[in-house]
Amino acid sequence: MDIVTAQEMYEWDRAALDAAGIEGKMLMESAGRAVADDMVRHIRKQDKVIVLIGSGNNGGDGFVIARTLLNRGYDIEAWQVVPDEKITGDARVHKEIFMASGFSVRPYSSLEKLMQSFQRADIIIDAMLGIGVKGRLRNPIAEIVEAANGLSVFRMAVDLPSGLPADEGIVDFDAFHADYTTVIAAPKMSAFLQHTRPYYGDYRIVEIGLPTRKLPPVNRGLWRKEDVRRTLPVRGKNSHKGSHGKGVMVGGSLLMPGSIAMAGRAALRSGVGLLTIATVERAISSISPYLQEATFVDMEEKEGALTGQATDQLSGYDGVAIGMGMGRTRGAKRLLEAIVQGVDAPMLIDADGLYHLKEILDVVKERQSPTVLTPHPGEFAHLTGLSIRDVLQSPFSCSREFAAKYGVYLVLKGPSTIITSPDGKQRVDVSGNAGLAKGGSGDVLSGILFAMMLQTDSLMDALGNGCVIHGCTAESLTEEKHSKTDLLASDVIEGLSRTFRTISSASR
Ligand SMILES: NC(=O)C1=CN([C@@H]2O[C@H](COP(=O)(O)OP(=O)(O)OC[C@H]3O[C@@H](n4cnc5c(N)ncnc54)[C@H](OP(=O)(O)O)[C@@H]3O)[C@@H](O)[C@H]2O)[C@@H](O)CC1
Ligand SMILES: Nc1ncnc2c1ncn2[C@@H]1O[C@H](COP(=O)(O)OP(=O)(O)O)[C@@H](O)[C@H]1O
Ligand SMILES: [K+]
Repeated sequence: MDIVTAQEMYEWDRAALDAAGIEGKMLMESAGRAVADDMVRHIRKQDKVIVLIGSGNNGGDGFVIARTLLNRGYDIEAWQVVPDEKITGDARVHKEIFMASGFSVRPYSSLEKLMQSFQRADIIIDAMLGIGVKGRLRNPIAEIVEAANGLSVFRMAVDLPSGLPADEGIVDFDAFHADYTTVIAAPKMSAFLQHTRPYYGDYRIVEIGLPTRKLPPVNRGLWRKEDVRRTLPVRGKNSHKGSHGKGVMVGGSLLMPGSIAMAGRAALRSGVGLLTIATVERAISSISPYLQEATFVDMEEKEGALTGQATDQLSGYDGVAIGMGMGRTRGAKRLLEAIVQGVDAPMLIDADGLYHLKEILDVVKERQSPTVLTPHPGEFAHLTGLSIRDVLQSPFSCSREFAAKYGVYLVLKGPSTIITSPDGKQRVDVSGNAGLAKGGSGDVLSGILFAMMLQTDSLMDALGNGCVIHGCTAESLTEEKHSKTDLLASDVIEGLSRTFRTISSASR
């Protein structure tokens, strides 16, 4: 499922006409009907529904929606919130069909009058503005939105809430606060940003008859359970442990043995063939009870943390994961640099590894084997020198620029996790919930991702699959067994069994 910017959506619209001869008014009819079909799931016959109609094509959709619902006997009051001369093009066509069908529309004259209707309403449908919004809301839409947001009605939006930008990087806006949004054709970027996501409420995407084979490709999409089902490698009947990857994890310290223990256990539960933990000798006895299946190598230590430049013990592996519980000492930094430079294998770098990485990004750039970085927004801000605010406002472009500049795969974690390849492809995982907002979740994710990396040739599939498996495990645990409050990262590790059993018959 593609994720689009406003401009990409307009390009699709044009391709529908140019390549397949689908005229705008046809598309508007099918969009409006698809939205109405979706919205009726939330509307009862006795509900009083107000449809607010604006000047552009979003308003045109509003006329189709209002007509469709009136034809089906719903109690609809349509309000045109802009002067009549503003209704042009396809929207004008659908206004005329609406009127010719025997329905009437109320012209907006004052907020007071509209408020009288609002007071009796159960549901407000916002078809005032869609992807064509520019700048802050102007009156009368601004005052209507403010009034609607203050009411205790069910608010539904068409395509996206009026006033909300479709794209990233815009923070100066006021918007309709929807409880539910029916998104047309493809989710817009703003559905995945922390500062804009809440305005959508729950949302669903409806198909409107765009000619999918003729649309210009978009390099950005959602990665979901069905994608995992499709791409998760089959564990062949005749496979052996070597077929599923031989990995080494470098990290842990005397006072922080838990991170690598969790990452290691998550990797084991995610099917890695052979796992070695490279850590300080004095931490091995506390880590090993959780990782009976793993082997250990002890690394040089200084004051309980990893140090030195020796990497010979780390050769011969299919992949390296580094950073979990490694600490932020100068010794750890030296070791990281030696490994990043000297070990030629796919490498995942997380947590304390990312802290040290900032000063050696040019070394990362020179690596021959793929490098995967898994920062949360704070770690990514540290790596890039941007503020966390900037990262959260424009995570798609910040990720893409960084991944291209340093030739890395980037997993920018959060409620919407954005995965970017060096050549700019992006996948978004929205699975998981706030039960994961706890220390340790990132370690578990690293372990799963590392195991996935070792079991497939497609790194983007591995990363998408690992994120979805992590998030879906948290979801099923909080549906059945745990609350979001008590869920622990270690519960997620044990919950992986069920996810792998059920997510794909291929992995049984
Ligand atoms: N594939 C597609 O593309 C399809 C698109 N479809 C639908 O079309 C929608 C996009 O339609 P669109 O391009 O006409 O833009 P839209 O959001 O209706 O707004 C334009 C109007 O808003 C006004 N306006 C702008 N900023 C404002 C502000 N701050 N405050 C107040 N007013 C402001 C501006 O007025 P002006 O500045 O010109 O006076 C202009 O008249 C899309 O979201 C979807 O619903 C589907 O029907 C089918 C397939
Ligand atoms: N509210 C949330 N909804 C969905 N996923 C979340 C949420 N909060 C955190 N996560 C996920 O939990 C993990 C947290 O990772 P991270 O911040 O590195 O944790 P830590 O370093 O404390 O282990 C990431 O995979 C992130 O996507
Ligand atoms: K809208």
